[in-house]
Amino acid sequence: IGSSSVSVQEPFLKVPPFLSEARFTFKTINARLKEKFHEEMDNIYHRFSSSLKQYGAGRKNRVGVLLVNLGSPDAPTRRGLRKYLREFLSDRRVIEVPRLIWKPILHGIILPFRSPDSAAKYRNVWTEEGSPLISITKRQVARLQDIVDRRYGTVEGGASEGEGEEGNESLPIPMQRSRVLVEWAMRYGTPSVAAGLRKLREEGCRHILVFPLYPQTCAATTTTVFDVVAQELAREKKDRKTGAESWRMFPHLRFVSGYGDHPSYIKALASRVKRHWTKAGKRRRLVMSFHGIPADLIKKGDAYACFCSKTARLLAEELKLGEEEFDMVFQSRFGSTEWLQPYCDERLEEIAAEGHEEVDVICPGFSADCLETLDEIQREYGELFHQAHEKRGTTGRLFYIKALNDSPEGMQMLGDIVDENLQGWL
Ligand SMILES: C=CC1=C(C)c2cc3[nH]c(cc4nc(cc5[nH]c(cc1n2)c(C)c5CCC(=O)O)C(CCC(=O)O)=C4C)c(C)c3C=C
Ligand SMILES: [Fe+2]
Repeated sequence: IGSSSVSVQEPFLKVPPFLSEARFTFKTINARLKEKFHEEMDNIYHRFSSSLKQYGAGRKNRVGVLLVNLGSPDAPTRRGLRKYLREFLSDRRVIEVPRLIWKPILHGIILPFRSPDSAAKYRNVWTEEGSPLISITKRQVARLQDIVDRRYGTVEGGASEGEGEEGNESLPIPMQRSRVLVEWAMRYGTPSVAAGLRKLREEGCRHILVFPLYPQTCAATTTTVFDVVAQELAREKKDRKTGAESWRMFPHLRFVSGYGDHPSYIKALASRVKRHWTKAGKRRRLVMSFHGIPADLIKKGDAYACFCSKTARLLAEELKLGEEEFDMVFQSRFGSTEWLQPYCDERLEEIAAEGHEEVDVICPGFSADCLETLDEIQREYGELFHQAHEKRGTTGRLFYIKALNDSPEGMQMLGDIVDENLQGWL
């Protein structure tokens, strides 16, 4: 087919030139109007909505992940402990005793007498970076940020001023920001959950995943984190201390409520144990110790003990341990009421009496090493086991297997759970 045979088809209905021009003009006016409208809206927003800055206006939508753990005192001192214990033990999710009875006990007995004792215990584990729980959480956040950056990349958003080339200092430079931003907060002490949520809001995170780092859910762990999330989001007035606006624009919100039976968690724990066995040899007994809660809370409907049993059973299965090769026990008793049993210290004494000279202990209820694992289990119960043997004229040794902390297997697990919970958001 030669080019000469190609003819341009005339339209059946020809638009008269004045109409086509009018259409062009209309289109232009329309576009201009739209542009003007958006400009105006921007102006209106900027002029009248002081809260817009909070939502990261003008930046691409980002996803925030807030890792939350229990929290530590600011310093291992009597004063530091008083402040920390007052906040912690005033939480109705932790102490379910009527306020009228509890307040005089807390202020008259617990705070004056427990604070110096607890401060001494904290000093045993305190490091140059502060409390182990806090420093490990910070490392977990940094590593998780690397993981999500590799998986989800960055977005261009906001601009930094004055960092341009020489002579161009005032030119704004577009900044690359993580698409998924990881922040951290502590349920008691600092930084608070409210501060963490506000930080994510200011960074333009319209989607927020709250991830309490408690493998087993109960009122005193995950539920109380939800309480403070809800309190912050439901706040109707400006925060008096910081001036933070209320949450008029509600974020898309997700919440991890325990992960003690998650396959990645069980795998991570098992690999931690196996690594310990390869390095230090395998003992005939593995004790799995969980933080206890008052026994009567189970009657109130808290399924915490069942969640602990499930973690223990799944870990034993993964490690192919028989019934007689592992124990599930509870530690960190507080007060004089009955807590979940068997108690860790009593069981360790029995194990010594049964003739086991060495024992491995892991704490699958703690995502990071802290006072309860390093001081109570490793130091105090290490000595207790040793002394229980000494009384019998034998030598005993307790091997504490560290928490997952920011280990590669631990971080892989956190990454997997975050991934699962961000489905559909990215
Ligand atoms: C892992 C889950 C936890 C549960 C369940 C829990 C319940 C609970 N705890 C107390 C009292 C205290 N706990 C303390 C320390 C502490 N508790 C957890 C975790 C759980 N608590 C952690 C990770 C820590 C260590 C924090 C750190 O900074 O390293 C303390 C403070 C220390 C002390 O004085 O012993 C108290 C007190 C109660 C009453 C409770 C009830 C359900
Ligand atoms: Fe506790």
